[in-house]
Amino acid sequence: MVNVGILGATGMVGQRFIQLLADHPDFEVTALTASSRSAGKKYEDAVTWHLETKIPDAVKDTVVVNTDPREVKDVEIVFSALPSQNAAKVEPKFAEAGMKVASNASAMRMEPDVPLVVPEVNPEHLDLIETQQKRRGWDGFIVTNPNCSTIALVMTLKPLYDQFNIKRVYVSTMQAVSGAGYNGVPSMAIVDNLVPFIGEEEEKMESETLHLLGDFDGETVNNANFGVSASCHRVAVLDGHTEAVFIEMDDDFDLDEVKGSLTNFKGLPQKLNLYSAPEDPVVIREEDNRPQPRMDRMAGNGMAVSVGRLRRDEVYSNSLKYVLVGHNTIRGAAGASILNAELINEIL
Ligand SMILES: NC(=O)C1=CN([C@@H]2O[C@H](COP(=O)(O)OP(=O)(O)OC[C@H]3O[C@@H](n4cnc5c(N)ncnc54)[C@H](OP(=O)(O)O)[C@@H]3O)[C@@H](O)[C@H]2O)C=CC1
Ligand SMILES: N[C@@H](CC(=O)OP(=O)(O)O)C(=O)O
Repeated sequence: MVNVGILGATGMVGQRFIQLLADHPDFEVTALTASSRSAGKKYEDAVTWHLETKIPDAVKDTVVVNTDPREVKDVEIVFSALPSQNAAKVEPKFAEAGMKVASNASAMRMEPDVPLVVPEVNPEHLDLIETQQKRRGWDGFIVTNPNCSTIALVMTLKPLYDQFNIKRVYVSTMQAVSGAGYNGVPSMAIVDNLVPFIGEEEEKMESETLHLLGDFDGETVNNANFGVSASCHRVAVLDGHTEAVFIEMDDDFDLDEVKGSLTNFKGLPQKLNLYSAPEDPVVIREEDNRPQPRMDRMAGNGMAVSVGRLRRDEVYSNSLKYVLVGHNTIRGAAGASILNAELINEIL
C-alpha cells in the first residue's frame, strides 16, 4: 500500500477524496490536512460531512494537521483539494519536500512544466515531470487535472480530434451547484433560477481544452489548433455538469463513424486496467431525453461521460451536435486526481 494524504480534506472535494479512497486497493489515507481552523481536531469533529455515505471509520479519528509538509509524515502522494490561492503557495512546498502532488486546484495547471493530464487523453504529457524536477530542483513533483467542465468536454473531443479535422467547437454548460462548494451559491440565488456566469470558467475551458489536446514535443506542449468558445451557467442541480456541444469539422463526415469513434474510445487507463478507470470512458445514450444529470452522472461509477442527442447539424455544413453529462466532483475533481495518481503509480 502507498501512504497518501489529502490536502483540504474537510472541503467538498476533500470529502470526495475520502469517500473514493476508502476501499482503494493501492492507496491508504494516512494524513489529512485543512486550515488552522480544523487542525488539531479529529476528522469527524472538524468536517461538516455532506455526502450520502458515512464518514469511513478509518479516518474518523484521524487528527487533522495544518497544510504544511513538515506536519505530513511518511506520505508518498498527496491529493490537493485546496482553494486555488492556497494551492499556489503550498503545493510547491510539498513537491520540494519530496512528495508527489496530484492536484485538483487550478493554480499550477497552466505552468509550462506542470503536466495537466486526463489519463485517457494525454498521458504522454506526464513526461514533463522530468523537466519540472530538473528545472525546480524538486525530488517530488506536481501533476494537475483540469477543470470539471473541461474534463468532460475533452474526453468526448479526444476520439474525434484523433479521427477528424475539428475546425471549431462551441460549448454551453449547465453546471451543478456542488462545483462552487457547499457555501458557493446561496439557495436564494439558485432555486427557481439560473445564474449565467461562473467566474473564469469560460477562459479555463477554452485554454485547458487546447492544452490537453496539444502535442508534447519532448520539452513543451504545443496547443491544438482549433477554436473553442464556451458559455458557462449555473443551474439548480446538485451534482453533474451538462454541456451542449456544437462542433464544426473541416470536411464532411459520416455520423456513424463519429458514433463509432466515441463508442470504441479507450485510453491507457483501460489498457492498464487501472482501479478507477471506467470500462467505457464515453457512454452513448440513444434515448431522446438523455443524458440527464440525475440519471447519468454515476455512469462508470461517476468516472464515465454520457453522450446523447448525437446528431448532424441540419443548419450548418460539416457540423454535429450532442449533449454530455459528467460527474463534476468525481470525474471532474477527486476521481480525476486519483486516476492520475494510479497512472503515475503504475508507469513511473
Ligand atoms: N477539478 C474541478 O473542476 C473542481 C475543482 N475544484 C477545486 O477543488 C478545490 C477545493 O474545492 P472545494 O472542496 O469546493 O472547497 P471547500 O471550500 O469546500 O474546501 C476547502 C478546503 O481547503 C481548506 N482550506 C481553506 N483555507 C485554507 C488555508 N488557508 N490553508 C489550508 N487549508 C485551507 C479547508 O479547510 P477548513 O475546513 O479548515 O476551512 C477545506 O478543507 C478548489 O481549488 C476548487 O476550485 C472543485 C470542484 C471541481
Ligand atoms: N468552477 C467549477 C469548479 C471548480 O472549482 O473549477 P476549477 O477547478 O477550475 O477551479 C464549477 O463551478 O463548477
